[in-house]
Amino acid sequence: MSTERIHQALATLTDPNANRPLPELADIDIQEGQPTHITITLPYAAEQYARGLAMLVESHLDSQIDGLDAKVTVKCDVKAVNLRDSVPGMNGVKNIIAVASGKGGVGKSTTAVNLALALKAEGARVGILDADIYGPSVATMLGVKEGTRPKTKDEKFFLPIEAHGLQSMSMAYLVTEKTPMVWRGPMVSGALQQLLTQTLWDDLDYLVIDMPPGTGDIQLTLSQKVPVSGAVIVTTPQDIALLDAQKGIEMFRKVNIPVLGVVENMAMHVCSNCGHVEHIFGEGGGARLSTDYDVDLLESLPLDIAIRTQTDGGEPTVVAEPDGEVTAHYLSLARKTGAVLALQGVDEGPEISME
Ligand SMILES: Nc1ncnc2c1ncn2[C@@H]1O[C@H](COP(=O)(O)OP(=O)(O)OP(=O)(O)O)[C@@H](O)[C@H]1O
Repeated sequence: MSTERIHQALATLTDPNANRPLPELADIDIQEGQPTHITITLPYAAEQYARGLAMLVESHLDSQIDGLDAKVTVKCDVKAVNLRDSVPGMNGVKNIIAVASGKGGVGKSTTAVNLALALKAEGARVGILDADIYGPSVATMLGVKEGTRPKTKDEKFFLPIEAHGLQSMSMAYLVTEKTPMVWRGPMVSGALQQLLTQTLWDDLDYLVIDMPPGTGDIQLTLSQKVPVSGAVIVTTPQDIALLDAQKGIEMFRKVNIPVLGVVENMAMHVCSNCGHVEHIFGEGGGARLSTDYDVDLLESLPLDIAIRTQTDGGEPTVVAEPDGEVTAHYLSLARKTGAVLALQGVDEGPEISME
């Protein structure tokens, strides 16, 4: 059986996470024999999906090529995208994903925390940095006890605090409730940059940054100074939030950071009594935004009371209900985010300005 024939057959398969032909992003190794061993290496975290993909590829090849006995293995090996060696202090981090929103209160932190946990559930090593300095909520969402302080090394570095298997760092770990947060923009971005680079991140595939809400100077400076690989914009489907999300997309584009896509949060409410679906904040807004701005609509998440109670209670949905329907949405978001990021390609990366 010629490997060329196998490559041809594989070329007609689409990777649903990247929405591209599988061979465009996966590394494919064919070892001829009886059976023929095919190893597909995906450049993003998708462990939970890998077994299903292996079966799908086997049956696809069965139907395409008579007499081929193929054994397919799917592996994941997260590639570093756009991380410049010249940017100091980011040893131990392959990719930085900024989770941002134009408007406050749309569920940015909730999405960032569950996205980070979903990336971990897909087999990645993941960290989360709470950059939402005015309203840091990641520590609470991860169930980190108030008053927990990070250990330091050589009086220079912080060791991230482990929570639900994530490496986490937050300004909330360093200040007390009495510390006033009346900071000006330059102080905020300076403090954050320090927090980011002086944390000893341990061999991360992804570092998720929960950005401060808005698209002002703080966000712009942060985006320029932190070697972000890609941004995910969270919005609700209502007009005003969408307008702010557009500003967010434009801001990232201005500083040449790829916008990986949009997450529509609280897209629909399913009544827990009767199952009736209501689009409380309007319908189809995220899809329109994604078409108008040519970005992926990565996921639509429901408005679900369980998301609020679980996440605000320190046990985010992905951990509380790993096999639940809502978690399936977050896992899909994680895979798509990783896949779209992997597609960015090292050569098309953002220009990082360190002025
Ligand atoms: N899909 C959802 N369903 C139900 N509740 C949600 C959902 N997403 C977020 N929430 C709740 O909405 C509130 C605001 O969410 P969150 O803190 O994540 O927003 P944010 O955009 O990060 O806010 P801020 O701009 O203040 O940082 C929280 O109580 C959270 O639990």
